Amino acid sequence: MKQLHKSSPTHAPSPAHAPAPKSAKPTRPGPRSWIGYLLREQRLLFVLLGALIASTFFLLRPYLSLTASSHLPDARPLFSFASRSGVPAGFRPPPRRVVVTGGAGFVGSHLVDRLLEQGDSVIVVDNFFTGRKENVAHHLRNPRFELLRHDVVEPILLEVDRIYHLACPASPVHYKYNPIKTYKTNVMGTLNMLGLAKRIGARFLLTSTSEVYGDPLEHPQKETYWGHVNPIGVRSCYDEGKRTAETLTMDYHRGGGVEVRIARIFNTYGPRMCLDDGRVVSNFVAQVCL
Ligand SMILES: O=C(O)[C@H]1O[C@H](OP(=O)(O)OP(=O)(O)OC[C@H]2O[C@@H](n3ccc(=O)[nH]c3=O)[C@H](O)[C@@H]2O)[C@H](O)[C@@H](O)[C@@H]1O
Repeated sequence: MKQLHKSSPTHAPSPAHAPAPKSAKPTRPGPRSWIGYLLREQRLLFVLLGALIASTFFLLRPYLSLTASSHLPDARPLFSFASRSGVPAGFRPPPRRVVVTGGAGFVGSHLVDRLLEQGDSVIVVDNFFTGRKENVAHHLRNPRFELLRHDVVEPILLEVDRIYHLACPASPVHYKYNPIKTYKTNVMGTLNMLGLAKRIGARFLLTSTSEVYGDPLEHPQKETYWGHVNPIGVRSCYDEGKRTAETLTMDYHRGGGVEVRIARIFNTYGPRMCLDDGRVVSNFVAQVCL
C-alpha cells in the first residue's frame, strides 16, 4: 500500500511543499515558443479561418443589410426569393438614384418602368418634343418618381448614381423638323449630361443608333465597322449628331475617367409608339392596317 501511494499522481505534493526548482529565474517566452505554440494542435489554421470569416463578413456587410439605405422612401430587402423577369431569383441589385433624359418617349418610358420595378428612384428629364406625359402618368403617384420639363441643351444639376441619356427625336419626321435643334440636342445635350456625370461621378449611358453606320456597305454591321455616312445630307443632323455624341462619350471616358456605356439601337417597335411615328416598323404596320 505504501508503494502504491508513492507512485499515485493524485497525491502529488502540493506546490507549497514541493522543492523549489533549480533555476528560479522566470523566463519570458521567446518568439520561437510562440511560433511553436501556434503551430501545435492546428491553432494557426483556426486563427486564419477566423480572420477569413471576419473579413468576409465586413466585405459583404453593405449587401447583407436587410433594408435599403434610408434616403429612399420605400426601403426594401436586397435579397428576395421571388424570381422576376430577367433578374436571377434571389438577387436584386441595390436601389439607385437615376436620371433618364427623354424618359417620356417610347424607349425611355419602358426603361423607366423597368428601373422603378427594380426599386430605383427615377427622375425623368424631358422637353416633351416627341414624348408624352401619358407614357409615364402611371408613375406620378410613386414617391420614387419625379418628372421634370427641361431641355437638355441647358445644363442641369442633379445628384444621381446613373445617367441614361436618351433625349433626342428618333423618327426621321421629327429629327428633320428642326435639324439644327436635333444636332444641338445631340452635341450640347450630351456635353451637359457628360459634364454632370463627371462632376458627380455617375455612370453614363448614351442611346445611340444604327444610323451611325449611315448607308452601310457591310451587312449586318459589326460594332467594329465605322460606317459610310453622308455628312451633308438631310439625315446628317441625326446620324452625325449621334456620332458626335458617341465621340464625346468616349472622350469623357478616356480623358475624364467617366464610366460609360453606348447602346446602338436598331429598329424598335411596341406599345406607346405612335402609328404615324415615321419609322420603318410602324410604317409597315400602318401600310398593312390602313
Ligand atoms: O431608336 C433610337 O435610335 C432612339 O431610341 C430612343 O428614341 P425613342 O424613344 O424611340 O423616340 P421618342 O419616343 O421620340 O423619344 C425621345 C424622347 O426624347 C425627348 N426629347 C427630344 C428632343 C429634345 O430636345 N429633348 C427631349 O427631351 C422627347 O420628348 C422624347 O420623350 C432614344 O430616346 C433615342 O436617343 C435613340 O436614338
